Amino acid sequence: MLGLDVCEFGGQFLELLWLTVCYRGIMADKEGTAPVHEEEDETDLNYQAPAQKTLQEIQELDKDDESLNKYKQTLLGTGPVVLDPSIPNVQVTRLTLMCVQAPGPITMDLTGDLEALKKQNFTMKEGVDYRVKIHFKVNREIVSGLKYVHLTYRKGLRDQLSLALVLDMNLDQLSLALVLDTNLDQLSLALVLDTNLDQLSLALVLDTNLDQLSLALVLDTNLDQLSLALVLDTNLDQLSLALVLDTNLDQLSLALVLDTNLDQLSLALVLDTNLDQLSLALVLDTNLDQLSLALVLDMNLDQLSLALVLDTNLLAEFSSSLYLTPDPVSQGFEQAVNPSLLDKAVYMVGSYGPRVEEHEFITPVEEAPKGLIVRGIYHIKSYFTDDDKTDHLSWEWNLQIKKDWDSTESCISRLGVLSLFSASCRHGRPYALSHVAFNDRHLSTSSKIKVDLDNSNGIAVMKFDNPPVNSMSLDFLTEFSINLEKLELDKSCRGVILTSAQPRIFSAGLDIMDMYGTSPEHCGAFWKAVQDMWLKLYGYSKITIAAINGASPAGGCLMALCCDYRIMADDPRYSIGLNETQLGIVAPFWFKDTLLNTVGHRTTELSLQMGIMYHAHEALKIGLVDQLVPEGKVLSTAVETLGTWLAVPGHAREISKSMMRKPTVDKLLANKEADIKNFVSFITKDSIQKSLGMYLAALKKKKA
Ligand SMILES: CC/C=C\C/C=C\C/C=C\CC/C=C/CC(=O)SCCNC(=O)CCNC(=O)[C@H](O)C(C)(C)COP(=O)(O)OP(=O)(O)OC[C@H]1O[C@@H](n2cnc3c(N)ncnc32)[C@H](O)[C@@H]1OP(=O)(O)O
Repeated sequence: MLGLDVCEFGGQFLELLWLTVCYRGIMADKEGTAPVHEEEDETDLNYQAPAQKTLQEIQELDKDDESLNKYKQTLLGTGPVVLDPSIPNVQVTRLTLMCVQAPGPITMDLTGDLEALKKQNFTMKEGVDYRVKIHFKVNREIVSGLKYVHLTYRKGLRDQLSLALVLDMNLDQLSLALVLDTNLDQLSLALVLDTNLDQLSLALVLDTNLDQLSLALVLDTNLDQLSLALVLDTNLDQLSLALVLDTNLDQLSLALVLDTNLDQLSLALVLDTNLDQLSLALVLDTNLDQLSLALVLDMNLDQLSLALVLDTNLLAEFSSSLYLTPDPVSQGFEQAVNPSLLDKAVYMVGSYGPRVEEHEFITPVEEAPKGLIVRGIYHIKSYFTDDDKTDHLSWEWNLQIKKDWDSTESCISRLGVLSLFSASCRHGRPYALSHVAFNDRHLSTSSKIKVDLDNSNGIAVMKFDNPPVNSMSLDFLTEFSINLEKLELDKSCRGVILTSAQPRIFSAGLDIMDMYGTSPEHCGAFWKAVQDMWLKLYGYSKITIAAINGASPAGGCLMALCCDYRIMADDPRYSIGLNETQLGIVAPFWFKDTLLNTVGHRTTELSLQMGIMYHAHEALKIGLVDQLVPEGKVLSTAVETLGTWLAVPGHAREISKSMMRKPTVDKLLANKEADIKNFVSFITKDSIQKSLGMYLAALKKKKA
């Protein structure tokens, strides 16, 4: 692709590696506020950064080497894209929590009011896998050693709540000791009651942590002797216990009710003895957001009454000073000031050059914490920094771990939308996607596309089901891109097969009705959805195979061309090709590039000018498809083929794919807006609308 032989390429690759090492030393932008201080966990190896070079200096290196220059362009961009020095070199624009199971996108806009973010809670279901994606722009100079740092605090958490109450009375002796100790990991309650009005003793020990609940109750009375001991141990998936004890040797009553499930622990203890009257009632209720304890004691041997009510909101914001300080990054802050720092994560983002489009960085998969105790609000401080500790952006936000997601609607409206799909939302189109359940085998029942992921082999089959001809409308394209994105994030999915649920038609291409007689705004939104579909599919990291089981004109052909491998039904009725000129329209440059990259220059020239639709055998001959099989075997062959592709080491295949396709993808990325404008002005022209109208009429006439 680069016109290099293997040795030459190897040599240049080494050279680039060397350059990359040099770039690490390149001075990062000095703008921004106070430098971010982080505790340096790494051992200082006395590393001396190489002499710093500017972007221009690097671009000057070996500038006569055309191949190297092309490669440098891909790596570093073409040069400064924003000259205005008042605009920061690095601009962090948004953070997305990517989670396959989420009912909607979870995105925070970092270009707006960061103060408002501090008050917002982003909800995540406990136990789900997620990744963090950060979009950022580099405007002028290469920035090296970018890092994303993520400090997580338990919001408003008290490390410990302890209460000890000891009561001692010697009007014929009553002693009570109550010890309550709770922190996030543990709740312990010990209650000892002792009265020697002819002897009554009660000991209650309750101990619960995430995995285990233990309860021991010992009751002893020797008013003609009654003893009770109860020990209970459960692993917290639901426990209920009720104990009622009644002895009428001068009357003793005891009722104990204990109820606990994952969300709630309730304990009620009522004790009643009328040997000159003793009453005790203890109510304990904790659901981890809240701990309530009420103890009422009543004695009338010369009268003693005690009532204790304790109510504490374990997760409330006690005081902002507990976790917010004027200088959150000052030395030792995490340990000294904030005892509830739970986690510090540092992600190496890398070195980036300026370019028009945003860069994106995605963290490895993490698992959200799970369980009764960990549910609640976490306060997160995020820093986007670099080797020089320049503070490109720091912001704070809250993540609320809940037993379940918030409803889809609130999730989407509260948190904003994922950029990829923003066009359809901006234009007021709701997602056509129903809730996607990624569990087990069955994946989604969205209205126009059926997705079936087989967890045994990691192969997902996406079946287009948009009758009559699987035309790609705005809704279809949006749904397609969402499904594709979800599968890309789903680590159990290893490859995707595209095929049709409609007989004889793979896809009739773009929906002409979205381009004919619609407003310029609609055309713009539609074209953006076409671009996003192409960008996602052509640049897809996982393996894609088109199982072409029917006719595949224009956009249908484009979709198949985006895949890594094409298997077509061996049937003379089916044809495939970019036939745009037959409609009086022109395939844009990225359609052209996709075909060109597959079948070569001359065939593309013929194909595009003439708008040729190739029958299956011709398509195989020119390399437009890779294999023909009987129609009944198209899908099974695709599954088999995907299996052989999966045998190739994934990272090597992925890098190779990216190496082949990235320049083509980058070309559209750099011209997205202009391409939309161009399309809108072209498609809304009277002459083009007339051509489309005639084409539609011809389709209907053919049918008649
Ligand atoms: C200077 C300029 C430089 C650059 C330009 C800038 C930008 C680029 C500008 C424009 C580029 C736009 C790119 C467009 C790409 C496309 O994909 S355009 C769509 C092309 N598609 C076709 O040509 C396919 C047409 N359809 C067929 O050939 C047949 O329908 C097909 C073989 C698929 C199936 O045949 P059959 O089973 O016999 O079904 P019918 O023909 O009877 O069709 C059933 C109904 O479906 C309607 N229909 C068919 N295709 C489409 C479609 N693509 N969109 C909307 N509707 C479609 C058809 O009219 C029938 O409707 P009816 O039942 O009669 O109401």
